[in-house]
Amino acid sequence: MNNCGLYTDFYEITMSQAFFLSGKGNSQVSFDYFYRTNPFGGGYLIFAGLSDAIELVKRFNFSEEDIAFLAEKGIDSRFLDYLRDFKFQGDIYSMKEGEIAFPRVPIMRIEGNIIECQLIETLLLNILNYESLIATKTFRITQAARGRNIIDFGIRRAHGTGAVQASKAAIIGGAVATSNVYAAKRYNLEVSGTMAHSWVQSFQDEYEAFKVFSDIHPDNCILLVDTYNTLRSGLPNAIKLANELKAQGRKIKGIRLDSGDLSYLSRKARKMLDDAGHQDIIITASNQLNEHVIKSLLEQDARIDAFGVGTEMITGKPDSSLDGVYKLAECDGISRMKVSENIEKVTLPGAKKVVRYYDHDGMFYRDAIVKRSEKVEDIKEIFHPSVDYKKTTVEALQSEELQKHVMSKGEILIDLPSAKESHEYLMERSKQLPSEHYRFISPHIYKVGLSLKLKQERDNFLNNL
Ligand SMILES: Nc1ncnc2c1ncn2[C@@H]1O[C@H](COP(=O)(O)OP(=O)(O)OP(=O)(O)O)[C@@H](O)[C@H]1O
Ligand SMILES: O=P(O)(O)OC[C@H]1O[C@H](OP(=O)(O)OP(=O)(O)O)[C@H](O)[C@@H]1O
Ligand SMILES: O=C(O)c1cccnc1
Repeated sequence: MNNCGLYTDFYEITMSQAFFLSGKGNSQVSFDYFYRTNPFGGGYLIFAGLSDAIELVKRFNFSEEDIAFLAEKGIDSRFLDYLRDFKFQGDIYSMKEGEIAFPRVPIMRIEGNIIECQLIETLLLNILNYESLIATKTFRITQAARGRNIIDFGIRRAHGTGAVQASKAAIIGGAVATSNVYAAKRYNLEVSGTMAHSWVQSFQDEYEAFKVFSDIHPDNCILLVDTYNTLRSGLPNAIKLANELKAQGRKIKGIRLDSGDLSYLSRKARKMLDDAGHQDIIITASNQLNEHVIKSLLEQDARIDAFGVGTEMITGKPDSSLDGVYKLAECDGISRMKVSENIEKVTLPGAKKVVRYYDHDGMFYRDAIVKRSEKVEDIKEIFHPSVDYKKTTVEALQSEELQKHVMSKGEILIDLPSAKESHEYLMERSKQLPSEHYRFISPHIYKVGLSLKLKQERDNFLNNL
């Protein structure tokens, strides 16, 4: 997408036209991007999508064809003249890609005039919600795999070309390679591939299929052993070939199990390979895997070295979407709130920033949402968002502001991280999140507080409604 101005909801354009024609277009605003519910019943979110989103914001403009299309849809010619030269010239403050984030804590703050900030809403939500969901799912899968490699097999089951960003997000979350060649080239990711049943089926004889493949791919030969019968045919044929290759000083890299009881079959396969002197041949497995199946397999002492994961990881099953939202917090210096019957949906007023406090061991202790104008050193206590008497002293703790200035007046201020760099950052951060937050069942809830000033401002606002 070169000019991606049309990659938006139509209401962003109709609202922006109305801001422009009603003379509100120069209002200066602050928006927050945050989410409300941890996906997968987990205890956190892995934030991903920053690099892609920032690049697309830079390209958020309109070609003559786009302008003509909008003219056909009834957009006023005076606003079209404005859009012709449109370029986002605001500021963005964001958590780093790979950061571990929590519900209701603003991940990103977007500031500028109301038209430019409104126009990019849909684009940001589209990219950030999707990549964060898939990075989080992948990270959960890697946690279950306890250090064994996860390979992304998802492109065929992904939601259309969303697979491009999803495969990248999977690498941020911890997959070591992807089968998605397009994403691998575009984002410089490790690419990986074994063989399908069609290869084996295309030969009269399974052994012959294995042999021809190993001759053509001597360094990267992972044999799919379940086309006919894993233990009675696939494994014996793989071992026969491995024995012959060994005599020539060559070897196969591994086998892949793709059906049946993966725990039982992997243990049997390991024994057969080991007994034949092939301790170095790895066992990989696939077939509708997810974090729960992988956890269970390892609890059953499955002897699997690497997992290929497709459908469940690339679609973020069973959640399908992250509920990330983009909410106006301030307009022309005046704080704004969205009030709702549902307390979860009441937003916090005014331009804000986020402070993370660390305990004496350097572990995450609390996040605080504070007013943008506050000095962190002046904050002594933070307050529970809804229970008045609950507060915590943070005065003596190490702290860090999490939203970094990534875009100034439309110019990118940082080197956009690669997927690998964001993954490395995630690895560092994951050591600082106490282990109870990783539980799949009833994970510990990470505590988030408000500064006194922010809490008072919100309470005054609500009391004066
Ligand atoms: N030992 C195991 N413990 C828990 N889950 C397993 C175990 N072995 C396999 N699974 C999972 O059980 C499910 C089996 O699905 P299914 O019955 O469709 O597979 P299959 O019949 O073996 O293979 P296919 O239909 O592809 O030939 C998959 O999600 C697989 O990952
Ligand atoms: O199971 P997933 O996690 O989605 O991983 C991708 C699946 O894609 C391939 O199968 P294929 O497309 O040939 O289908 P099948 O094995 O389900 O018949 C591969 O053998 C995996 O089983
Ligand atoms: O490389 C593989 O084995 C692979 C890739 C995509 C889907 N299933 C398997």
